[in-house]
Amino acid sequence: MTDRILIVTAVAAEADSVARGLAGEGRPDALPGGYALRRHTTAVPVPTASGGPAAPAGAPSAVDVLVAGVGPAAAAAATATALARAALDDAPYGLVVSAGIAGGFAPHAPLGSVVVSDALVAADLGAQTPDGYLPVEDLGFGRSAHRVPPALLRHVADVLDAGGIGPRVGPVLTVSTVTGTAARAAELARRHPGAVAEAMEGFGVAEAAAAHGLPVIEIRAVSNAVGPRDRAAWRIGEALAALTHAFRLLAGGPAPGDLAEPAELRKPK
Ligand SMILES: O=C(O)c1cccc(C(=O)CC[C@H]2O[C@@H](n3cnc4c(=O)[nH]cnc43)[C@H](O)[C@@H]2O)c1
Repeated sequence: MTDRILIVTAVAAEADSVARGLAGEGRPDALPGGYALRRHTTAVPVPTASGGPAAPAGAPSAVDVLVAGVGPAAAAAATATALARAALDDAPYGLVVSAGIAGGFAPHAPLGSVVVSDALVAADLGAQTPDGYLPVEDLGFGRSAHRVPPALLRHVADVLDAGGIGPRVGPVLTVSTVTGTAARAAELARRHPGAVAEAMEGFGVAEAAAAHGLPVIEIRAVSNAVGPRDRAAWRIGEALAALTHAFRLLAGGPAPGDLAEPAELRKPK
């Protein structure tokens, strides 16, 4: 199993927030198609699908952060490009992470909370019928969910928990249209019991990862509630700071001074 990890975000602000949680500045690289990738090295072993480290203790791990664009199609195209390039370079990834900000489903995921997927679910990949919505599986082709390997999920949730974040674990929905009404939010919650958040890229990232036989997980910070559109109420800054905090914990580094969390939650340097 390789120790390389690919983190996929939609926009540069999300990539910067993730990168702030990793060691160093990262080395910029451009992929075919013009996708922006930053290559980081961390001394912390990257977890595998089994939850254990891929590399021996002390061995450096490569963590690359990709800006893919907004939506599942852009995410799939960019992720597939990065994975294909790595495979052709004989330096394949071992794990793919979809990361960024998200809308949180009440009451599970309030503003500023961090969500971790147990499944990455395409919530609008199917057909609307007079009898209701049918996912693609019911139409006889394709799939609309990718499950996260339980040991990987446990590892990520445990690290965040130990760091005082208390992640909200459940299905993270991928939508092509941001939910903007209470009725749509209620419909999604009814169709996907326990869903913690919606965003626009996870399932696309997961499709590309699955094509390369790789495990995938989605880690996001909640910037807004899923429901009636109120852009003024989005707390993007707080969510981006929470994202940095989460990735700093996962990378094993010290807690960020700029988050001013209680000293007892800080990890020793
Ligand atoms: O305006 C900014 O400064 C800014 C900084 C970082 C990110 C953004 C975005 O607009 C990112 C769009 C991205 O966010 C996800 N997202 C967030 N909330 C929701 C939601 O309620 N429903 C669906 N997606 C959401 C999504 O993955 C987008 O790609 C702006």
